[in-house]
Amino acid sequence: MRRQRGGSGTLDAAGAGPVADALTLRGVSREYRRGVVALHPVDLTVPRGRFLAVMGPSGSGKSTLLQCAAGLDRPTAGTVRIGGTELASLKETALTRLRRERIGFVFQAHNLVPSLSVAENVALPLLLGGEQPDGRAVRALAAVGLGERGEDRPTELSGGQRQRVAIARALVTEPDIVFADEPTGALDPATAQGVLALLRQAVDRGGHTVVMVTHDPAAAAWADEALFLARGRVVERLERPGADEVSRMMRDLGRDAGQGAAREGWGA
Ligand SMILES: Nc1ncnc2c1ncn2[C@@H]1O[C@H](COP(=O)(O)OP(=O)(O)OP(=O)(O)O)[C@@H](O)[C@H]1O
Repeated sequence: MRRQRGGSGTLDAAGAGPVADALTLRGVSREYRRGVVALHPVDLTVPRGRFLAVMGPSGSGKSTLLQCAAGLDRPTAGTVRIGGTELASLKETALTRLRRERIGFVFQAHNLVPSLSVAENVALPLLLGGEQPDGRAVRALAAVGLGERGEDRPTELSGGQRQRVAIARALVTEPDIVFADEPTGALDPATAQGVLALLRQAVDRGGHTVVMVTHDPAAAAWADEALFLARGRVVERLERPGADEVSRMMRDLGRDAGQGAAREGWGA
């Protein structure tokens, strides 16, 4: 069932009850070793139908946040909910299933299986869950403008086209949320724009929810909101971020991070 766009308190399509937000973090922290705190307690709600960019200097905790939010890593403290389901309550097999069925992933390296056709790659999350694609893979491919390329192998596609296939694969299960980690990091600016436009379209037309980690202010400008991390803390949030504003923010945070590292005796 396609749920209506909206945040907490939105009624589902049947009017039966409130629809849970796509993602909720409450007091989520991650300490890798005693004293090495990559993420201080974070509270974050991402309503359905939102495109959030996560930014920050290198080492600020972006990947840690994404890994905890996506159930790829267990936080040291706090709770993570995907579409209302608390991840800590799930055993490993149930968590694996939730990741496959209710989360879409897009990575910088698209991670397509070279021995499978493009259409088979897109259908993979359904097949692994024991479902028949029933035309869903074909429709997802058409939605990213590659309806004619289903029989090709990933190696026959350009980098941008492969990333489009990765987006189709991420969306094919109609997940609660898509996590994209530097999805345009390996692409030239023009190709990157096409991929970002697709993510934007998935949110605006498909009602999907996207959380994207990026270093690129131009990429963040496609999001509804940019969230900035520094030294494992959320330090700023910008609604409808502009690329210039984001660049300035990143410069300031980079400067602060450098000064902090010097104070604590890191670096050269
Ligand atoms: N497995 C780990 N064990 C110990 N420390 C880790 C581990 N992974 C990350 N860290 C540390 O946690 C902090 C945050 O790392 P993280 O990878 O989340 O940052 P990031 O913002 O994603 O960085 P980048 O932009 O360079 O990818 C860093 O200080 C890093 O060294």
